[in-house]
Amino acid sequence: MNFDSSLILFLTSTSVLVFVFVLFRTNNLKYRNLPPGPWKLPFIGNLHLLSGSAPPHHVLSNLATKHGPLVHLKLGEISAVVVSSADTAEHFLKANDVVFASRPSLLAPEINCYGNTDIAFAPYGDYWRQLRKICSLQLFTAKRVLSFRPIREEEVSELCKSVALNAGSAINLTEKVGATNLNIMVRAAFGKNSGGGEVSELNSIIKEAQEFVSCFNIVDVYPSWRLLRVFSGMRRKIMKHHEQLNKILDSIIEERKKAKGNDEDGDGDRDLLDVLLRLQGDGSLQIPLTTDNIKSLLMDGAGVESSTTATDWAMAEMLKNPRVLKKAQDEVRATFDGKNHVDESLFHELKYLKLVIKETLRLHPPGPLLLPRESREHCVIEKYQIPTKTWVLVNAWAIGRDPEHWEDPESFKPERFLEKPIDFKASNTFQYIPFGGGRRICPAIGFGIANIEIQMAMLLYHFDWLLPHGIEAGDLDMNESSGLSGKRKCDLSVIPIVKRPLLH
Ligand code: HEM
Repeated sequence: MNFDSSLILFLTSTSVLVFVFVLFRTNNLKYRNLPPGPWKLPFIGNLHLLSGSAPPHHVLSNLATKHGPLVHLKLGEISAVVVSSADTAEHFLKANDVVFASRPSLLAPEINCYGNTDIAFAPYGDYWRQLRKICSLQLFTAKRVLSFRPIREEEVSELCKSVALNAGSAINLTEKVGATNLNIMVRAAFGKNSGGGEVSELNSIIKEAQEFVSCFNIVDVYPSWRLLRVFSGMRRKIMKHHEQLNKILDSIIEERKKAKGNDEDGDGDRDLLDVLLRLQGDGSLQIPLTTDNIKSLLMDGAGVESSTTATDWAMAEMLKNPRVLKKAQDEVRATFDGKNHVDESLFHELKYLKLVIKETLRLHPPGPLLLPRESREHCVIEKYQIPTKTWVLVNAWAIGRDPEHWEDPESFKPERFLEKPIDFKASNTFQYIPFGGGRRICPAIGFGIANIEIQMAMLLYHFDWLLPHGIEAGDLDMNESSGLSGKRKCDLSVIPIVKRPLLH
C-alpha cells in the first residue's frame, strides 16, 4: 500500500490538534474556576513575565493590581497562585494552613539539604513535625538564644573595630555586616571561631549556597524533564558545591564526636551541633536523626542572609531619613552612655530601635515572597479551585505596602507601630508577615531579631554615619536586587565617624 505523505501529515497534525484540544478542555473542565490571571503562553505559561530584571515580587504585585489579590499563573509545568492581600493570606496561612503546609521540592535544597531533610524544605509530615518540636524545645528557645549573647556581642564588637579602622572613608557596610552574621551563625551552630582554614571555607560555601536558592530555577518548573537537570549543568554545579560542603561538615562532626568521647564531664550543650548530637544519642526521638539529617539541619542558614538584609535596609532607610537616625541614635546613646559600651542587658529600653526594625521589615521583608508553599490536596478558596500540588507564593512585600491597611505605605515611619501594636507572629492579623505565618512560620524569630538589634545598637552608638561625597540623602539608591531575596541592589557604601570609641 502506498500512502500519500501529505495525507499522513494532515492526519498526524489533525490528531495532535484534537489531542491538545481535548487535553486543554479536560484540564479546563477539571479546574474551570481557577483564580484569574494573565494569558498563558503554550509551554512556558507565564514564565516570561518573571524573566526580566524587575524583582519578582514587584512584577507579581503589578499583576495583583490588574487581576486581584489571588492570581493564577502557570510557570512552565507548575500551577501557581500568588496571594497579595492580608485577607487572602489568612485563607492560606490560617483557615487552610494544613492544606498549604508543605513545600515544593526544588533542586538546590534537594541536593544541598540531603534530600530535603532540613526544616525549611522538608515536606509536611511526621519528620517535619519532629523537627519543629526540636526547634521550639531545643534549638531556638529564648534560653538558647540568650546563651549565644556572648557570641553576638563579641562578633559585633569585632565588626565595630573593623569599621573604626576605616573611619573617615567610605566602607562597604553590607559586606561587613554580612561577614559578621555568617560568623555569628557558624559559631552558634558549630562553636567554631572564624580566622582561617575550615571555617572560612565553610563561610564561603554557605554564601554560595544562598545564591542557589535566591532565584527561580528553570529546572524546578519542568519537574518531568529530568534530563534538563543534567543538560543545564545545574545539577553538576550544585553537586560539586555540595560535595565540598559535605566534606567539611563530616570533618567538623567527626572532630566533635571524638572530643565528646574524651570529655568525661559532658559539660552541657555549647552550640547547636552539641544539641543535635545529644538528641541523636539519647534515644529520645521517635524518628532517629541520622548524621545527614544533622548536617541538613545545621545548613538551614536562611537566617544569615535575612539578618544581613534587614540591617542593611535599616541603615539605608535611616540615612535617607535623618530624623529617624537621630532619634534612634539619641535613644541608644542615652541608654548606654553610663556604661560606655553596648551590651544586651538594656535592650528592653530600646523602644524606638525596635520600631525602626519593625518598620524596616514591613517595607523590606528579607523573604518578600516568604518560602514557597505547596498544596497537599485540592482546595477551594474564595470560590476558586486550587488544584493539588499548586505552588503558593505569598507576597509579604505587597501586603506590607497595601494602602488599605497602611497609611502612606511607601514612607518610612517607625512611629506607625505605636498606634498599631502588631507582633511578628501573625497571631491576629496577616497585614504584617515578614516571618510568614501559620505552621511554617519562621521558628527563629527571636534569634533573627537579636542579631539585628545588637548590630544596629552598636553601629548607632559608636558611629555617626555620612553618605559618600556627592551623594545626597534623596539620591541614595533604594533599588532591590532582581532575585527572590529582597536584598539591596547595590551594597551600602557609607562613611563612619567615630563618636564613642570602643574601649576594648
Ligand atoms: C530577620 C530575620 C529572619 C527573617 C525575616 C526570616 C523569615 C522567614 C520566612 C519568611 C520564612 C518562611 C515562613 C513561611 O513559609 O510562612 C522563614 C522560615 C524559616 N526560617 Fe527564618 N527568618 C529570619 C531569621 C532566621 C534565622 C536566624 C534562622 C535560623 C538560624 C531561621 C530559620 C528558618 C527556618 C528553619 C525556616 C523554615 C521553617 C519551616 O519551614 O517550618 N530564620 N523565615
